[in-house]
Amino acid sequence: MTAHIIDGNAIAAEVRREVATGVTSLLAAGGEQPGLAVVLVGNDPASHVYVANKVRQTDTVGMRSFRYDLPADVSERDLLSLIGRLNADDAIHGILVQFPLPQHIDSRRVVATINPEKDVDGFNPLNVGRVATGMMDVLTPCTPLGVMRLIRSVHDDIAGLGALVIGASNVVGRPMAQLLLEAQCTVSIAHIRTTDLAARCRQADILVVATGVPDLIRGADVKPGATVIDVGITRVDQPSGKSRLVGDVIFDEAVKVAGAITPVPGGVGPMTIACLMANTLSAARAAAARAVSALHYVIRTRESVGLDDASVRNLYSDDEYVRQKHPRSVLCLPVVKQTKLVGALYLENNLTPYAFTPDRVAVLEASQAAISLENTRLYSEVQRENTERKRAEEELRRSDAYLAEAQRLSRTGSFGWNVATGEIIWSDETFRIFDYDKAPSVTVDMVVQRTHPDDRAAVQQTIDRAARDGKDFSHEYRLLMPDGSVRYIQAVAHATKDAPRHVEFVGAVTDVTATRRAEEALRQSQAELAHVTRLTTLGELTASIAHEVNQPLATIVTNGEVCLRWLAREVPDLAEVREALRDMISNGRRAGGIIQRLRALSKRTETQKVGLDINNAISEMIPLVHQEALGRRVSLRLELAPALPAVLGDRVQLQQVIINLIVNGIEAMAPVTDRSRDLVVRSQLDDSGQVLVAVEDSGVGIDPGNAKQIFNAFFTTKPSGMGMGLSICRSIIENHGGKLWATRNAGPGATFQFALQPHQEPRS
Ligand SMILES: Nc1nc2c(c(=O)[nH]1)N[C@@H](CN(C=O)c1ccc(C(=O)N[C@@H](CCC(=O)O)C(=O)O)cc1)CN2
Repeated sequence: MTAHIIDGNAIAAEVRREVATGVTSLLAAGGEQPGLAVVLVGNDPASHVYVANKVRQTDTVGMRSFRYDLPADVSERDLLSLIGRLNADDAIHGILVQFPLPQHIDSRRVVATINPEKDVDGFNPLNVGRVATGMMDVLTPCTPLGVMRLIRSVHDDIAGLGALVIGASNVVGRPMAQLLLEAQCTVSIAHIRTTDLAARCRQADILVVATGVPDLIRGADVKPGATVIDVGITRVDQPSGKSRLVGDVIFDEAVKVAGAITPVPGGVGPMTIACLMANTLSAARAAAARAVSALHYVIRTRESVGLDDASVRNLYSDDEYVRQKHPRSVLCLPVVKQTKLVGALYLENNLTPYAFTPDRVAVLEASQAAISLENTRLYSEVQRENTERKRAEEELRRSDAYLAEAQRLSRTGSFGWNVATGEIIWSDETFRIFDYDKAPSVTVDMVVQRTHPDDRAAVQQTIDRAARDGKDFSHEYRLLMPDGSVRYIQAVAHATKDAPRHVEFVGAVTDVTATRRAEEALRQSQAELAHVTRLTTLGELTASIAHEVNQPLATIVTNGEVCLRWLAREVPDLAEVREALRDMISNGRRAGGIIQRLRALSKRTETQKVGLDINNAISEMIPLVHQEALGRRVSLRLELAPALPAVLGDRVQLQQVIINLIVNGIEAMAPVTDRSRDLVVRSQLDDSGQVLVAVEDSGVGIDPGNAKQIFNAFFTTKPSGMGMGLSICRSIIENHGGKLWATRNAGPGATFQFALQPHQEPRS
């Protein structure tokens, strides 16, 4: 009688069919497609074949396979890091690292790293321990699992049978013994060093041989009728040069004694991969079971879960909550905001199934969608506002920078002053102008302190008035800087009122020091030039003036001689002498007056404006030009209006203008031979109340082509003239706030005239 040959290939196919069905049910129950990751390190040819088979069978049963081929020299760290990533990947339910691994990799560390829940090889110490403690609903090593299935194919019940496992490896022998023990066999473990191995074998109802030693067990070692499972697979070379697979049992002998026996190949081997498929399905189911909570499922997948009748067994039946509360209808929806899951909406009804009709679900989903849309709109609005705000801030920052630069360049700072609160804000440039370190608060006192002592009272007055009246103000004053230098400041401010007593000033302070210094320098130059031109004019008049002085001196001398003669008479004529002496004094005074005026004109003095009688100023100049006019046969006439108001002016400067206009007039008449040479100096009050002085001649007049240039500096029609006279006259008059101009007469000649405001005496 020969033994029943257990067909591993057929049973493995059966297992695969069962797995495929299980996968379909899992998917139908809302579970995820099981995924198996197979990691192959190196180039072992047999391992390549096994891995290829594993991948192929995984796909065949409807599961997903993920294959990772690593080089033989991959570091243990990289391998462990890959396992870490696979552990974390929800799409992968089973992880398998093909053995053997290269020497440099610690296999124990590798199996220990695999997540026990994904350890479809069952090699992780936690799973090994669970099996050893009789926990059978855990992942169990594939080969022993396959062996048990083969045994069960020939035994309905093996409880009480004697089982001998030869080989104590972690992969087969030890877990094999645990499974047989769990099936209530009387289990012994032997190995190749066991002394009475044959005798022990002969007692075993079930003999599992897993030593890797070909032909270790002979037919005589087998208990008649026993079930022999040959796990060993060794490729041995044949004398023909070919190789063949052999097991640990001499099949041809044992098949004659045993009740049932597995062949090699075609026995245990195929079961290993089939059980790997079964383990992967178990792992996926366990994962689904862990996610049995509808809430967890929704959170993980962001998909809605609806249970029309939760009392009917479903994917979530094992959920602790469902088991305790027995809801009839359940609806759970994800709450998503900006593509992020922010929560879940869980609704249940404990009274009736089908409580959540598709209409109601649609409304809820629509509300959720509406909320999401609204959130999206709000979010994009906030984004847009943020972008706009950032752009506005950037523009503001840039414009602030431009303003600061412009303030620096123009030396103009800005300020704000809230009168009620006393708060003052200065720009950086204002701090620079006042030479204070930047400070969070500014006070009026800081302004007053920095003001030049001579200007302080006026500045304080301006500030007080501004605070009281709340009106715009403009004030120029000086600062006395810490280094003793003086700065000229022009402050202007505009008042804004948003309530009767709430006045705020916005203003600017400009450092006008450079301008004031330039103006001063210009004034100095003009004064010097005026002085030079004055001397030049007087120089031109030297002969006439000398004659004018000489005349009274000659008269004095003549009178002196006459006096001497009258005194030398026997009876001196004292009355005549007295008369002559009076005449001498008068002439002496006349000459002295001319000299005095000459000295005044030739002196270089600072401008001194006083209230003066313009007629008097004109009259004083006549003696200086009188002789010149006579010499040039010019009739000089004065038409001075009486009782003119005084003008505010510098006597010397105004007399310079008068003498200049007279000399110009005399010179303009030099070429005139066909008519009288008349020069009239006139003063009057014009219609607008201004004091007008006009010098009218009957000379050659003004060439229309030159009319616009005659007051320009360096313009002259005289061959030896410097061309500064009229230009300086105009600037003198303008410095007095007046106006100088020239007109052509209706008849021959021209009239040069200037107008000055009458002097208002300050009220005491
Ligand atoms: N990580 C693992 N590595 C290895 C295991 C394992 O279970 N997990 N077992 C063996 C190799 N192995 C599966 O990986 C395996 C061995 C043999 C067979 C098989 O079908 N054998 C056939 C003969 C095949 C042939 O012609 O070579 C048979 O016995 O009929 C499948 C899988 C070591 N590594």
